[in-house]
Amino acid sequence: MNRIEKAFHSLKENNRKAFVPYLMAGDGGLDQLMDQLIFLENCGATAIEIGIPFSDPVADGPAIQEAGIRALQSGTTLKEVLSAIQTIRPIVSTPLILMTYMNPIYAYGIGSFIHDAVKAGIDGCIIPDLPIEEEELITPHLQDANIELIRLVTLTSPLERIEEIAKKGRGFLYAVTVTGITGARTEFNDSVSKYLKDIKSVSPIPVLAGFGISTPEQVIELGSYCDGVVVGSKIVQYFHEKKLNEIEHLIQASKTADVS
Ligand SMILES: O=P(O)(O)OC[C@@H](O)[C@@H](O)c1c[nH]c2ccccc12
Repeated sequence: MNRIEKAFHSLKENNRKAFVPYLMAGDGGLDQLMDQLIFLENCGATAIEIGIPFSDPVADGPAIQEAGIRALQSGTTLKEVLSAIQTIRPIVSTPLILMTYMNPIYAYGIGSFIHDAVKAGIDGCIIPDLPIEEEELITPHLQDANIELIRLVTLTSPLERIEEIAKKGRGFLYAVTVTGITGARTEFNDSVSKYLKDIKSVSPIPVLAGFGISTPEQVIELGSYCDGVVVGSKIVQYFHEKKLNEIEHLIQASKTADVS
């Protein structure tokens, strides 16, 4: 079992929903990363998604785009992020998931990327612009390295395709809850609850809802249809504004969620 599977195992034993926060590596300076990860671990994050800043983040809305620009302006590179994580790894035991577009991996070289990701103790990768038809490029390497590819499904994916994707995966399945880019939403489409329940019914692995979730109420509601949630833009915003207690509230909400 890798760290992600272990984390979900222990959630189940403790009757809890998952909460996976996303942060942008290098936003506020890469020297902040260690404190940010320790803080999220202490709040009780199930796993932490670490974003790699990229100049062309096609799936991201304004909050994460701006965080990416700040991180790039402070000189953050994928190499430095991996080496920072390697230093931090002995202190942080929470599963760490890298979220990067394919381009930075290509530029790095797939072999070197996997090598350095293993050294850093990375447990999973989210690569949003890598469709399953193309994933063979990297999945054999990830598998050898015991790094999970966390796959995304969306509101527009037919259920047969969702099932096909779910069955390929280990770790968890990421169910995107909006049609569009990342960023806080005040409302979700009425079809989201059925969408998440349908995915749960075909997925052999845990299902997490993500995109648009920004309040404790939404953490509880969206989490009630599946195994938990991912929150990005709001966490990024709160780190930027140094409102750490708001981050704690969001994570705390997942602990009060009813598990049935
Ligand atoms: O920011 P939001 O709306 O809370 O969505 C999660 C999200 O930020 C994180 O998982 C993420 C950030 N960038 C991505 C790109 C693709 C898929 C997922 C992501």
